[in-house]
Amino acid sequence: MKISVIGCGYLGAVHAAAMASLGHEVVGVDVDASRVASLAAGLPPFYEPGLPELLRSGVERGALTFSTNLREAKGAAVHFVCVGTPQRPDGPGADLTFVDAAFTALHEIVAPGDVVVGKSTVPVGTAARLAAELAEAVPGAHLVWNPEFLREGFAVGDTLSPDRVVYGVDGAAPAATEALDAVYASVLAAGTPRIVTDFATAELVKVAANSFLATKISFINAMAELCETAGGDVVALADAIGHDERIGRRFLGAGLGFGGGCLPKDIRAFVARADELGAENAVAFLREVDAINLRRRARMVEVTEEVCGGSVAGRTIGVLGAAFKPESDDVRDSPALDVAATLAARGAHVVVADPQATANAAAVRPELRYTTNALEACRDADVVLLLTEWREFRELDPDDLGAVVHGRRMVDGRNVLDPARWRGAGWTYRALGRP
Ligand SMILES: NC(=O)c1ccc[n+]([C@@H]2O[C@H](COP(=O)([O-])OP(=O)(O)OC[C@H]3O[C@@H](n4cnc5c(N)ncnc54)[C@H](O)[C@@H]3O)[C@@H](O)[C@H]2O)c1
Ligand SMILES: O=c1ccn([C@@H]2O[C@H](COP(=O)(O)OP(=O)(O)O[C@H]3O[C@H](CO)[C@@H](O)[C@H](O)[C@H]3O)[C@@H](O)[C@H]2O)c(=O)[nH]1
Repeated sequence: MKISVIGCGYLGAVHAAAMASLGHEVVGVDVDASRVASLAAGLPPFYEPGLPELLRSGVERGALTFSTNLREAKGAAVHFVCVGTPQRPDGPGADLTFVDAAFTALHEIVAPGDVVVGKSTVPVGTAARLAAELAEAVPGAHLVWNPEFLREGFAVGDTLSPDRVVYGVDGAAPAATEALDAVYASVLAAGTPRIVTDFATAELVKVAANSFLATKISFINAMAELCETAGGDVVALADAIGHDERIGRRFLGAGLGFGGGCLPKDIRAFVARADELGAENAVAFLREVDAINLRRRARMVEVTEEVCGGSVAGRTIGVLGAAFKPESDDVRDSPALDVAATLAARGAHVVVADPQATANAAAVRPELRYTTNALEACRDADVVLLLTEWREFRELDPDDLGAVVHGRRMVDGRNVLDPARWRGAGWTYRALGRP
């Protein structure tokens, strides 16, 4: 089947390459010419494990092409919309500028019978509006809202073997459901659960899932705050409650909290949308989820100051991690970068190490110094902060690192190091939520 993917960022580029690997003829369209040039050459413009191979294979077979010209998408039976929905610059709600522009442009090339599939994360009510506009512009074209649940770092596997697929439909168009079933035929044949529902539910499923995940992280971080005052150990606490299968250990990783291009902006947009709908009380708790999360960053700065004897001014700090999480080069709302920038603003000499994210980090925080090498970042450091738990940072040897620093002081912002091992090697070890 001929398919188009509009918007080839972290979501769309993976989706396009994955759909080509399923045997479809795919054209990816993006307004960013340098991104298109890179993708067309078979080179991902960002770091995502597994994507280089998938992309190269699709491009080399001629099954996957990229263009800045939306007209190339003409003739596709299914058009996936994967453009960004960032936080608005002037408030907590979602910025729908890119979605609206993409749909308006699609009206010019979509034919009756085509199916437009929304994958971007949008406020509830958006799909119904876009469907009405599409029906008016192109009678006989259909809209399905098919939210995406992939995680960066696991995006290829999550796209080809999702936990579930969700179709939001307007109820009157079995042809639309059938077209999407044909696109995902091999995914569905593997037994992937498929939920067909209305537009509003499909939109809400997406933000509900992210809200739940964010709440789980903030719950354990709230427990970390209590552990800090009461003297408990949040890692042991998480292990203990996580053995209860109703709770589960995943997403109980206490530490610096969540960032990225999804969880923070999605919970804020959800609260903003609920307010607009007059249902502000329903998700008011998400404001506290956000607040708990941001307090972790402030606490990390505070602990670093304590370790430095009260002030970081003039201190040399080695920061391990810039990406919002390991296995990604994404620095959108990165807790690590936020903390590094705050410390630099307070007068510290900060050097940040990250295996993949230094270029993106330098673009948004040019005032910091960067390297891809942990030992280099920590040379002569008075204190080392572990802020993104890349495997190479988790596996650092306390003596190897101890040989390059000025003072053996470690603040583990992700609770991934063994305190006994580091203390045994003569380090002052501090963490969030642990004695
Ligand atoms: N990143 C993820 O892991 C992920 C996972 C699930 C859902 N989502 C959702 O998917 C959407 C996209 O997220 P992302 O992280 O890929 O964003 P992104 O910023 O990486 O990519 C968006 C892309 O859309 C392009 N674009 C903007 N306007 C366009 C237009 N009119 N026509 C063509 N291209 C256009 C941009 O140039 C950019 O390349 C968001 O709604 C996000 O919430 C993201
Ligand atoms: O126990 C945990 C787990 C995660 N995090 C942090 O939470 C953030 C988000 O992590 P993760 O959810 O793995 O990354 P994303 O790639 O942003 O994926 C989320 O956001 C996507 C975009 O909406 C969704 O598709 C995914 O299902 C959802 O997991 C990162 O900063 C992590 O460091 C923690 O602090 N503790």
